[in-house]
Amino acid sequence: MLDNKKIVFIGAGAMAEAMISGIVAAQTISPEHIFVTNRTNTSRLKQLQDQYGINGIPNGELQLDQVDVIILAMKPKDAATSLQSIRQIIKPHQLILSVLAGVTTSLIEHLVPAGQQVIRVMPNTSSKIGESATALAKGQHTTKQNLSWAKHLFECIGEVYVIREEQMDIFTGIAGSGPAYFYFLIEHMEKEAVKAGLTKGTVREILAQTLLGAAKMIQEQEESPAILRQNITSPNGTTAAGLLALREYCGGEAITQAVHQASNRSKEISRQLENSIQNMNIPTAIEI
Ligand SMILES: NC(=O)C1=CN([C@@H]2O[C@H](COP(=O)(O)OP(=O)(O)OC[C@H]3O[C@@H](n4cnc5c(N)ncnc54)[C@H](OP(=O)(O)O)[C@@H]3O)[C@@H](O)[C@H]2O)C=CC1
Ligand SMILES: O=C(O)[C@@H]1CCC=N1
Repeated sequence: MLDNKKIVFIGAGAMAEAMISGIVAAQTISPEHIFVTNRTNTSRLKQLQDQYGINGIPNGELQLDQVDVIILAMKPKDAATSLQSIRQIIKPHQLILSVLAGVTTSLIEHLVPAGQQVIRVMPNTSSKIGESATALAKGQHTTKQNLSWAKHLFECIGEVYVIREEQMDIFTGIAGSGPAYFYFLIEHMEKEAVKAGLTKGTVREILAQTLLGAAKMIQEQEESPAILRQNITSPNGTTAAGLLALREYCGGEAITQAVHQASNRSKEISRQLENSIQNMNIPTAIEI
């Protein structure tokens, strides 16, 4: 157990559920110590409470002073409003973890009481089955002890990488969004295989095993991805034909652009949030 700390998820969407599911399955925090709230959707809170044995608490009934760790899991556009509604009651000892794509620790530090400890986190939805690749970047006030605690928390939903804040955008581009690119690839491969007569269920199994095998090769073999690819490619064989089509249709460039654009969008989200905060005239941490 992680020191019996109590945690609350503010936001009860897909990402909060993926993390809750992984944390509960890993049994590192007892479900009674996990709270979740959202803006208005109380039936969603009941569903999470029934499914995972945690506490689904409507926004107005949440006693924030009961918890040690606040996990921000709303959309970035809702962050300012949400933080504005709780910042007067945040206690100095409470650790704030944010999974909001693109939102910097300095921006969050600006919206909460001065000196508050903030850690930016980028998990992915494979948290649900304990297989996330999660990055952590500490804010300016985060202690080593709290960074280590957060690392332990996220290790129960996969592998954790402590990186610098400025590396978060590219990490988001490859790992936060990354699963979606692989699903997109699978969707296209599945469509073609079904068209050729295999059943959808069998194709799903075949493609999952193919992806899993390739992932394990990357993990366990020393060769670079380029060499692993060349090992499959017989001269004038089937793979050579497939790869030629990928090149002809600019598959490599499409992937490069996907990562680049996702990473750029992460940077842009912070800029947009900064602008909207200026327009909302929210007083800064210094003025609280
Ligand atoms: N999905 C993913 O793969 C990943 C997502 N993230 C990040 O996770 C965050 C959540 O994403 P996701 O779960 O997909 O989003 P969802 O849209 O599924 O969920 C958003 C949740 O936030 C709640 N919410 C909105 N405003 C408030 C508020 N003021 N107070 C309390 N709760 C509020 C919503 O409540 P209600 O329904 O009642 O409006 C809803 O439960 C995003 O910031 C995203 O960048 C990070 C990594 C991966
Ligand atoms: O699409 C998004 O913005 C979030 C962040 C990473 C994955 N999903």
